[in-house]
Amino acid sequence: MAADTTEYDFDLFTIGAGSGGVRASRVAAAHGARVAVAEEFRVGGTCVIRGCVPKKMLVYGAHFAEDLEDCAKFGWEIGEKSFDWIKLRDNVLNDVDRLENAYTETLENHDVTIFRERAEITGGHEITLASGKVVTARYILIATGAHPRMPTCEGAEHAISSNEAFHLDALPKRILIAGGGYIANEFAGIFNEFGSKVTIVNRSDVLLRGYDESVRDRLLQISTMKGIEFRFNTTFEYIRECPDGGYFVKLSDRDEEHADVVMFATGRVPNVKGLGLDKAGVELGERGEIVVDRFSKTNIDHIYAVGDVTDRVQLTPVAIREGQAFADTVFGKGDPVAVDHGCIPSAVFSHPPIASVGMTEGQARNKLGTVKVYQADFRPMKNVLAGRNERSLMKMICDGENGKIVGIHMIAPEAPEMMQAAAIAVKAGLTKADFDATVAIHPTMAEELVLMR
Ligand SMILES: Cc1cc2nc3c(=O)[nH]c(=O)nc-3n(C[C@H](O)[C@H](O)[C@H](O)COP(=O)(O)OP(=O)(O)OC[C@H]3O[C@@H](n4cnc5c(N)ncnc54)[C@H](O)[C@@H]3O)c2cc1C
Ligand SMILES: NC(=O)c1ccc[n+]([C@@H]2O[C@H](COP(=O)([O-])OP(=O)(O)OC[C@H]3O[C@@H](n4cnc5c(N)ncnc54)[C@H](O)[C@@H]3O)[C@@H](O)[C@H]2O)c1
Repeated sequence: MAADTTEYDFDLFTIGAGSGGVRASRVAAAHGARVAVAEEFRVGGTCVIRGCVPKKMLVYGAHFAEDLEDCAKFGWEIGEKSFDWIKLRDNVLNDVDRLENAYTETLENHDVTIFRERAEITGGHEITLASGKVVTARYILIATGAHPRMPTCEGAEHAISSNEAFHLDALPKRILIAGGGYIANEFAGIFNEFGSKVTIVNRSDVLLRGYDESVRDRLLQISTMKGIEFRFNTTFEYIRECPDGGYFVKLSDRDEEHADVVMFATGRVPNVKGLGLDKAGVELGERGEIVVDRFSKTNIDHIYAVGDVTDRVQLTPVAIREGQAFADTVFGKGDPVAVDHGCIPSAVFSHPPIASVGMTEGQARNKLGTVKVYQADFRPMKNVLAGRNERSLMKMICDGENGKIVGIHMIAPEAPEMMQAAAIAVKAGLTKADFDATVAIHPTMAEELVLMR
């Protein structure tokens, strides 16, 4: 193919300054490319502005409820305690502002031009900004992320999504959360710890599809014990405004009830609308995602896509890796880099959290000839002294043929912190014998990993 000798305004135009777009833009610029990025909302994207980061801060805030309850058994006398949602909310939002500035500075320090407006592809190499400005670029990267799926029912417009949950003016006394995935379980834990009456409403009876069944069952059991209510196999018929505040909600199998807030957490849909993809001829998949190859290239040679908009694995570290690999491949001096989407560890920041890597027991049994499962089901020392009747569970799934660990699953305090290290071993293909050969650090919860029988 003849080299493109056309003069463009930029070597790379990135649409979306979220996890994937920021990394790709910064690294491409560091490789010497002239880069511009358009962001229609706030620099940092979902993770920083209204996802992982503020969510984790709320999780920390929520967990104090249990620590304050447990501390008496450890000899601490605390006077009257109260929780101020507005104080936490505003502290979190202030930190988000700080992070947005830090991300902006990083881009500026790499001479990336930032357009704080919406962008649309209007020609082969042409991008039109909301202000009407038209620019051209040799390569275009679509990193527009995803938005919450809002189910349709009468009054669905009264429901909030996770976007609004960070900005509530008051803590709901009663909140109904639709969905059984990451966001539903994380926010159920957060609001429950703050004292809201939380009900999870799910259209099936499966929570956290894709996670190991025993770990999911344990979360359901502990969540129920903590006071979270579950309504399975049901859907919303209507949400109607109540004249005295809040909403009357009717579920398909229940009488009308009252809630202050209804939140939908029913998945996230790739942001592809109004991007000019049809005109550009970019192929979409069945779920509306941009179809890409292993180098994140679309069916159009100079248009790439990374992150949630490609709906491969909707996690920040994955979007970041895809952005990095794209920039190294297209603008770096080395060989093309493809992201390995196998064996990605993940966590659900519920109370307690879940963390997982590799195959579940069910998946391993379907895929492998023989499977060996090791398990530790224990009450963490801190819970014993606190009188908290909450057990942790760790499972190790091994290939029966050679002892290779194919999956680890946990529900335990600090499970995500332990899993990050354990995942390295699983990714590296270590065996149960390698874990057995490692001396425990005592007393920890993580020692269970090398002591499992
Ligand atoms: C509540 C919540 C909690 C989460 N928690 C975690 C977690 O704990 N761990 C984890 O790994 N992942 C978590 N995620 C998922 C994570 O946030 C995403 O996977 C990640 O942000 C995807 O990055 P991205 O670059 O693909 O898109 P995004 O970060 O969403 O960035 C896309 C950007 O593009 C902008 N944009 C869209 N269209 C245009 C346009 N036409 N012009 C200009 N700009 C545009 C958007 O405004 C946005 O800023 C969470 C998500 C949510 C919603
Ligand atoms: N800790 C983390 O890493 C983390 C946290 C939050 C979000 N995320 C990412 O964001 C994505 C979105 O989170 P999520 O919780 O919205 O999605 P999810 O895919 O985890 O769960 C969606 C839930 O909604 C249900 N559902 C789907 N369509 C529905 C409909 N029309 N009506 C009723 N229920 C419906 C599903 O059965 C499922 O239980 C996740 O897939 C994840 O990749 C990650």
